[in-house]
Amino acid sequence: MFEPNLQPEAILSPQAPTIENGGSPRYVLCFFHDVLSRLHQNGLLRPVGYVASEIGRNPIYELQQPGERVLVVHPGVGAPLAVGFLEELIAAGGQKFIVCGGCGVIDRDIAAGHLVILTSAVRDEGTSYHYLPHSREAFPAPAAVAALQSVVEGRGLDYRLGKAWTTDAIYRETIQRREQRLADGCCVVEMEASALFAAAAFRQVTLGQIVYGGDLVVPDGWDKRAWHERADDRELLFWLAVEAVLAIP
Ligand SMILES: O=P(O)(O)O[C@H]1O[C@H](CO)[C@@H](O)[C@H]1O
Ligand SMILES: O=c1cc[nH]c(=O)[nH]1
Repeated sequence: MFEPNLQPEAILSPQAPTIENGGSPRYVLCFFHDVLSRLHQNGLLRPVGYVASEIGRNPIYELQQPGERVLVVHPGVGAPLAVGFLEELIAAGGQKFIVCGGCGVIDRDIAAGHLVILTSAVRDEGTSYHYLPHSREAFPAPAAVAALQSVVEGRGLDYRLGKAWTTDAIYRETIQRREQRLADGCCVVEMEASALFAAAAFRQVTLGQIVYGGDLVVPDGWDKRAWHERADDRELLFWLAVEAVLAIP
């Protein structure tokens, strides 16, 4: 990493997207485009705005359920894009965020579909260093972790607390690097958590993340474990995230 980049004010500030009836403090950032499309088709998600990048628009959906308003967005893959969108949603009034996604599994004990509530993430990406001083790990908000735990436990679901290895380079998950991250205490690998944690801490908003065990990343080879096809796990995670974001005080 280069020198720290910690001056509070930047030259370019995030602009709030236009959202029908204004923004909301509560957001679910859901990485599962298939779940979002299905819920949209079923009328459970209604588009009320969008965030945009050069790869197109990501709708901001309003969840169609009674009670406090929850907005739902696909945050884009990879730390820079996900943090850019997070910044814009914070600019639009977002204060409480639950992220749900998938991950690779580096600890063989985690079965496909197993739930992991993240309690920290190793910063093997570049984005977080523009938000927090250099350190090995970034942390979610304790209130978000507690909300996730109470929702998952309330449903009687099996889960574990765990540390993620956040990487920028999905095709550079080497045997050596995996060993290092296991020694760091990581059990899963994904591409956004430490950056989202760092940006949320910098902006003083509450953010936590739940993932489910996907493909197996082990020295004897990669096992896809059909991780993108686990429709039930993916939709379950979405609804857990909705409940949890509403449970954050
Ligand atoms: O299912 P999601 O959360 O996207 O998880 C993982 O999958 C993507 C890589 O294919 C990255 O976004 C990584 O974090
Ligand atoms: O970052 C990721 C996500 C899924 N699977 C991986 O191996 N790495």
